[in-house]
Amino acid sequence: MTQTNNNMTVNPDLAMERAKCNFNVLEVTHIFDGGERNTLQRKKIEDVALNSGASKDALGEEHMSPKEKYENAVRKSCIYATMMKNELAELSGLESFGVSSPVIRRTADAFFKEVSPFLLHLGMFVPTIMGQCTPEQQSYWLPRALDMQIIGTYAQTELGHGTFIRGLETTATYDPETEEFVLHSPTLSSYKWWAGGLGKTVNYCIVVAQLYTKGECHGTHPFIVQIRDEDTHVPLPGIKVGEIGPKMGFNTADNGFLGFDHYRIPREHMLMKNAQVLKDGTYVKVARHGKLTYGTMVFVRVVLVNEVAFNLAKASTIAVRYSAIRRQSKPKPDEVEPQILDYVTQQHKLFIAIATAHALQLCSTWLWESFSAVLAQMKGGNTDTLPEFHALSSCLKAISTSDSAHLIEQCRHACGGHGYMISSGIPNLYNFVSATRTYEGDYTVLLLQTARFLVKAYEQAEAKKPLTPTVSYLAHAFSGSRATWDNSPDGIIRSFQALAAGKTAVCVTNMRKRMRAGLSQVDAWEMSTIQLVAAAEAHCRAVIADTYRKEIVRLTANSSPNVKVVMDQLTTLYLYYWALERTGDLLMFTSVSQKDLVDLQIAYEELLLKIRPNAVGLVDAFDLRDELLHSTLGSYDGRVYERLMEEALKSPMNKEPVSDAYSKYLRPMMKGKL
Ligand SMILES: CCCCCCCCCCCCCCCCCCCCCCCCC/C=C/C(=O)SCCNC(=O)CCNC(=O)[C@H](O)C(C)(C)COP(=O)(O)OP(=O)(O)OC[C@H]1O[C@@H](n2cnc3c(N)ncnc32)[C@H](O)[C@@H]1OP(=O)(O)O
Ligand SMILES: Cc1cc2nc3c(=O)[nH]c(=O)nc-3n(C[C@H](O)[C@H](O)[C@H](O)COP(=O)(O)OP(=O)(O)OC[C@H]3O[C@@H](n4cnc5c(N)ncnc54)[C@H](O)[C@@H]3O)c2cc1C
Repeated sequence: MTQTNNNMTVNPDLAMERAKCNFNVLEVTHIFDGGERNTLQRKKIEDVALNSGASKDALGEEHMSPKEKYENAVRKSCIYATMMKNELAELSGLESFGVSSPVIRRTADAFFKEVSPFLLHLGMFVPTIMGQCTPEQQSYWLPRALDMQIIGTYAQTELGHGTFIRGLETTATYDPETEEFVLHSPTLSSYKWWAGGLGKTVNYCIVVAQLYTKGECHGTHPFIVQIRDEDTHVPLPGIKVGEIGPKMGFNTADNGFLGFDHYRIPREHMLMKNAQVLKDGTYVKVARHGKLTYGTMVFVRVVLVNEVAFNLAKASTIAVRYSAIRRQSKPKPDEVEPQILDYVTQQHKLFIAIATAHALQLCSTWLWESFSAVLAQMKGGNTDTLPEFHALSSCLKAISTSDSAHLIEQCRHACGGHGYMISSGIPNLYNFVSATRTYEGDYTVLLLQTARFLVKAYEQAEAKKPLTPTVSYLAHAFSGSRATWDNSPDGIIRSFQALAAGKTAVCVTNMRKRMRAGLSQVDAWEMSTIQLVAAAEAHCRAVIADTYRKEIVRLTANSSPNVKVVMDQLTTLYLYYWALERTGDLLMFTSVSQKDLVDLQIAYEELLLKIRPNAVGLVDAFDLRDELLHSTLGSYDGRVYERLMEEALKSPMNKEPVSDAYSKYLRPMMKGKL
């Protein structure tokens, strides 16, 4: 039996869930969006971009050939780009359309089940022009890029090197005679590989290459390089470019390869904000910090924390709504089959996904604000806060992408067999988010960057020197006693900090021991990297827990009582969950007892039951329109079985009653005539 709700036929179980939700859903939407104003602005943008139906496909992307999929993605990117130029820019309150607006980015997801071939243009090409050009260069390139007269990408990774940027092999050798750089790919491994949009879409790209002038190598620098004719789009002489082939996801992003055969570009096409080559070939370093050319990567790492929070919110919306309508098994013979959401194990799978989406969303806003502060200081010539920010953005990128990918997969498990359907929406979310763990700095590699900073901070704490804010807890690492366990939110956060401090101390002690035993500093570091990664992970979990808790307390200060309660339950769930995931570490580094942990497990289970009645309300509060979810299982009305059947019937396989394969292969084989 179905019910109608706002002229929509809604599954009765979902209608019942909504009726029993005891908090104001809109208030939580405002918290997630960062305020009522943002919610209103987001809704306006979504209405303009989505109400016309331009985002919809007649045939699902999944039934198209790779070429059709790509062309369809370009078609819709052009529609969306035009909307951005004409209507959305004004609505998003930005002088230049769209760049860095998460709402514009999110709304684009209604157009693409995978991603837009323009993603790298706005995500990295434009930000690199903004961050790495001199003002004169910017005034030339930025208007053309923002107006999409040129489309670009970011080509740094090569076949042979992605992580180790200093090992890139593409060369840019300055020729003072002609005042040009000669770009060259000396080996197969030096071919650029992976850049999104490079395969077929872009006509320009940022190329990162080893700069040679006056016979000396000055390391990697960014250049802006035209690769295709602006009119015909034909690759220019000296350029070898193409698409790299099918991938787990990102199949509408035409990731490409690129090689140069002594290809010449004007001297002015070196991006010269941080370093310059003068006409006569003299190299001049401008920046105060050697790693400012890595700035676009830092920007994207910050953006990705928000990106994965959003995708996790989508997966949890799908899985929670589906779990409310799905009934399975009969634990009590006299009763109807329960909704699977009533199983505590199901709640254990799903509520942490909701809580993590909140934790990462709030951390992403906080990280963005910290980034803005660091940029403002750097404008004034002060780069002192950059090392701490690099350590912070590295670990938050690593942990947020990894946790989100894991929890999205857990949401798929929670949906049983139907979660494996492409039409559920979860496989595409997983394929997209699992790549974020690798690109823009691999998980392990980035955590080791944070570990470098932690070890240095630990040594400063040991020497009683001042510490920067995110590692100030290390000052307590030398008290000589284990941290006192207490199961209040603040107590658990202090325990997480004690774990991070304890793990860092173990690393430092082991490295010193290994060096005393004769290992070099590099080898002692290498031998300790498993533990260094664990220390950086623990540090990051302490930062997320602390930030999530503080932000929720701040943001709910004026909320209605029930919103305060449910937000507090979610934060506490997050803390209990991670304490229970790390019981071994807590036993090592805090005074927690076996009984404390047994009690904590019971408190956690009771919390799941308290959250249960509000679960659908919590995912409704993410306020994700059906167009953004692309899901048969997660749409607002809960008409799951009807939608699964409708989608199945769209399959081209169902077009004819008997497949050609019958007469070609099956029949001959079955009649013994093959
Ligand atoms: C209008 C059109 C509309 C179209 C419609 C559709 C639109 C759809 C899109 C709409 C968009 C809307 C706009 C929104 C825009 C937002 C976009 C959001 C999504 C973005 C997604 C983009 C997709 C991206 C795809 C992937 C791209 C890539 O992967 S690019 C390549 C990235 N590569 C890497 O990350 C490489 C990783 N490696 C490294 O970073 C480094 O090599 C290393 C850090 C690991 C080591 O470096 P190195 O060897 O040089 O250094 P050392 O280890 O020796 O360290 C020395 C010291 O330096 C310190 N250090 C290192 N790095 C940094 C740093 N970055 N900053 C500061 N300091 C640094 C290091 O800590 C050492 O310090 P100490 O010596 O210890 O003090
Ligand atoms: C979908 C997608 C889109 C991409 N888009 C772009 C793009 O637009 N532009 C671009 O330039 N690049 C792009 N990339 C490339 C991406 O940035 C790299 O793949 C990424 O930085 C990882 O580098 P790698 O592939 O060299 O991995 P590797 O460094 O070879 O990593 C392989 C393994 O070795 C380990 N490892 C490597 N170094 C160390 C170390 N020092 N210590 C311990 N372990 C180590 C890693 O942890 C990993 O497990 C994209 C990649 C993907 C998957």
